[in-house]
Amino acid sequence: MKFTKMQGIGNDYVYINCFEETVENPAELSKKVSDRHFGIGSDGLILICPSKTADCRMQMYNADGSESEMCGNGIRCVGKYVFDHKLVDKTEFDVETKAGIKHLKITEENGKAVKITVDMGIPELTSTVPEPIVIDGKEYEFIGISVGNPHAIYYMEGIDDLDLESIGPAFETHERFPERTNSEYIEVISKDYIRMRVWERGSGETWACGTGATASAVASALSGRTLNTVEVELKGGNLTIHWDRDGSGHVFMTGPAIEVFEGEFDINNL
Ligand SMILES: N[C@H](CCC[C@H](N)C(=O)O)C(=O)O
Repeated sequence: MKFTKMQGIGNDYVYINCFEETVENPAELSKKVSDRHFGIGSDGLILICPSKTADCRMQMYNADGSESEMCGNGIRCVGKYVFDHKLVDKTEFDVETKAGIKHLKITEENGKAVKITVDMGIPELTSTVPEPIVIDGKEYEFIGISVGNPHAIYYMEGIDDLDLESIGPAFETHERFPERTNSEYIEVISKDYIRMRVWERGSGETWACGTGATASAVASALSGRTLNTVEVELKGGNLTIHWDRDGSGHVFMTGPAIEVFEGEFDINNL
């Protein structure tokens, strides 16, 4: 089976063009291809499929095989793939996701997408501002934001020293989040710049999370920590988030997408 390895600021997935390939059990396949020793190595699997209601459809699976409603770094890579491989012949088009149809704008150079802006829709506040929960006897105050998938945003100093392997799973599996949750750990640098680490539902620490960066920028503006346009610095690079809070209410994520390599695998060898 043919695949393409792509990454959005270090958040890397295996992409399969399901206009040409058929995937029987994507959840199981995601677990296999994601394994960085016995598989291809990735944060998960993303299928690029035909759609009846948009130019294409994105189906996204985390490394543990769980399916998510949306993936920000993933949808930018889907946009790049369908543009560069001429599955669409326009620089603005729609991608169907489990979180609804998303509108993308491509910035291209020499026929290749170099920057992609995604309309992430209207963010939803899913907690009080902030909401306390107790983890191992310690109280954490988080802000819950959904952009189709759930995020718990926690503000602190010194995120580089954070024991994410401990606090990440504790947030992810806390009873407060029946669907589990992604969690973001934010250091506010200025009114228009934040630094972030992320523990992703179903994948663990990733080098970037587009929906997480979007949710964190909204939480930061909502709580008066930043303006409505924020530069988000993640381990793998930066994203620009603009919340049109006083207009459409929509939030826009802009960033790069890279096609690293193409390959083939025999599913019996995974
Ligand atoms: N782990 C996420 C999906 C991937 C999101 C992330 N990679 C992004 O770029 O938005 C979830 O289960 O909701």
